[in-house]
Amino acid sequence: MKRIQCITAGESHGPALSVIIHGLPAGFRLNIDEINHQLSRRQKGYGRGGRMAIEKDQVEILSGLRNSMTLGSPLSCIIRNRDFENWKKVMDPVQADVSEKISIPRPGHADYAGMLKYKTDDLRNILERASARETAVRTLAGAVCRQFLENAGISLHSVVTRIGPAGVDPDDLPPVTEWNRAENSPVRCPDPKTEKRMMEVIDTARKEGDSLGGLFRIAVQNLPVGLGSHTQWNERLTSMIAAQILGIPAIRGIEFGLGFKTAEIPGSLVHDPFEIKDGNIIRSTNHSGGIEGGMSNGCDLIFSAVMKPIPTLAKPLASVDLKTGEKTSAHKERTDSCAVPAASVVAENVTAIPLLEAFLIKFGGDSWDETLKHRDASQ
Ligand SMILES: Cc1cc2nc3c(=O)[nH]c(=O)nc-3n(C[C@H](O)[C@H](O)[C@H](O)COP(=O)(O)O)c2cc1C
Ligand SMILES: C=C(O[C@@H]1CC(C(=O)O)=C[C@@H](OP(=O)(O)O)[C@H]1O)C(=O)O
Repeated sequence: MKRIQCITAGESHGPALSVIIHGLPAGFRLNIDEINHQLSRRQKGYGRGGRMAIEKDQVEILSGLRNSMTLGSPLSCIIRNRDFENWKKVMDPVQADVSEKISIPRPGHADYAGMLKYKTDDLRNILERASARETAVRTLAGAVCRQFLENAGISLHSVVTRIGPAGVDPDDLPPVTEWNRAENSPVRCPDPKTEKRMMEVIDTARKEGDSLGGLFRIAVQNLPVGLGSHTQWNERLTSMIAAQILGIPAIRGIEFGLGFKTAEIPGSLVHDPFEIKDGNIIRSTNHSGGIEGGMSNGCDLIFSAVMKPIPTLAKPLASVDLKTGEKTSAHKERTDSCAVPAASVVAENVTAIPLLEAFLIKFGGDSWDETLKHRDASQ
């Protein structure tokens, strides 16, 4: 069974981030500008800190591509960290100055557990890789997989539905076909009133040295029926997608369709009845979010995820210096106050990785033409 393997590497302030994607079909023309467009969407968003003004993420492809066509061999790519120039002294992979150690863990970050687990007295050794900077190359991998899906007529969309106390009820969201309104919104919210409120609550949090999390919603349209499988737990489309989404730092939960609300409502109001219209079987509702039994069922794939507030606080929480054992305030570096809009773009793109994988598992093929022929033959 063909699977897509995707492995990333890179420290946040090291020379570069890298990703290897293996399992892509041969003979597909990749659009490099389109990859860079997705990388630039991820860098935007109200509430980000100073780092995004330094970086201008651009993909460099090292292998797996010839004259823009995929070869079927591993696609390896890098994104250089412009900020490395400012951190070379402490982050050079061969000759860094490691004399100044950081020993005060930030509650909510990887610092404390990472230091104990990897037996280091310098939490820079943990925070550099725990940083969500990694999501730049995972977005890159998603942007590559997404191009195959779009070529097959499948489209991916995202909107932010809540930031801290400011939220829009999912029932009040415009239809997915109108979600592109959110592209012009600094918080990626399609509702102007909620957008204004979201920006206000981010401003307040920032002023108070605090941070905010929130919710975003992803929609995928035009998926063929039968991606994923009920026959094995890790082939369920739900589990394949959840693994990618929960792999985004600070994401604490995912719900498909009506999600956690289904706990409160009887089955008669949860499940989507079948109907016949003009000879076709249709659903009048899509509470399942487009997946039943771990398989896409022909409705839009809809899910939401929750992001916790950013752990590094300008007004730091209480912590303990692990070197001296004394009470103090958590380590503080430049930080975002809210990154929910960025996380929604990451999620939108990385969703393409398991979806392309499920597409290739179902239709097979070593070249993209062959995959599409198999798809057409199965319809
Ligand atoms: C796009 C994005 C940007 C983030 N920016 C920051 C940041 O500036 N400061 C910070 O402390 N955490 C930031 N985070 C969250 C941390 O990376 C994350 O909370 C940390 O790695 C601990 O992992 P966990 O929250 O999954 O437990 C960001 C997350 C995402 C997705
Ligand atoms: C670099 C990115 O996000 C970073 C994620 C992050 C963290 O701790 O997760 C901390 C911040 O890094 P820095 O200390 O360099 O400002 C964010 O800017 C990015 O999204 O590309």
